[in-house]
Amino acid sequence: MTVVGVSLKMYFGHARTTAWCRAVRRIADEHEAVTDGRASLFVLPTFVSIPAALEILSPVVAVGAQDLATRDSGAYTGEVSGAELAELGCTLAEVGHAERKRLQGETPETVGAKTAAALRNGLTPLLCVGEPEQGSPDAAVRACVDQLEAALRPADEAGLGGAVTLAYEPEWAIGRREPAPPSFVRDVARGLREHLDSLPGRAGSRIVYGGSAGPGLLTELGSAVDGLFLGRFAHDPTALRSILDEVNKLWRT
Ligand SMILES: O=C[C@H](O)COP(=O)(O)O
Repeated sequence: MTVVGVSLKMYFGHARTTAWCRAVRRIADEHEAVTDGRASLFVLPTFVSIPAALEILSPVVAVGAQDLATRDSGAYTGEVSGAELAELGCTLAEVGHAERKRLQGETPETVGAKTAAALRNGLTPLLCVGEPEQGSPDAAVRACVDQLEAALRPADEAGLGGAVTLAYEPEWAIGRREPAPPSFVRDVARGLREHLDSLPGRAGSRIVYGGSAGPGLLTELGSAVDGLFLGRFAHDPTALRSILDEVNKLWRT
């Protein structure tokens, strides 16, 4: 099963989000990559648009959050708990995105606490890792594995098992015109897969690539990744249709 996910970040208002979700739902309902079970789609709208997105997309397209609180309830003004997200019907929560580290000062400890909060509430963490600057694939794997281990430590210590979806997002490839070179991504994904597969209690974990991903990339990455995590290049919903076409071709080869 190939995963194709989109974060809407804070690009759209509510009306544009719901119109976009309706277009995505139509594509998902019609495309045989989805109806035949070769592709699964997820969407991460803003918190306030989650209920409407669930109404439109669920259960064909999974809906998740772009963030969650480290705690499950209490005096945490402005925060949204994993418990409430799960109650609404979300199935995943993004943690550790480069923009939250850069703009909100999220530390590895926060990312770890949020990863544990997601798992504690039955949400699959969409755990973002990525090296800040372009170097060798080996250096990228080392940096990402360090981030992954730090993120999983609190969950491991609390005995919280469960699969994660690892989003490999090299920071230097986010918000650009082009993604990281496919051969580079394939090399890093191979190293990450080896590590992920060796972790106890994380069976079923998957790796997706994000960072200026768009149509055409999946064909180049092939089975090196389990899918893509898109941002701007999914703002036109028809981009998802062409990526689903690529999924079909991949599964036929
Ligand atoms: O969350 C998604 C990634 O940060 C990628 O965003 P982008 O494709 O717009 O660079």
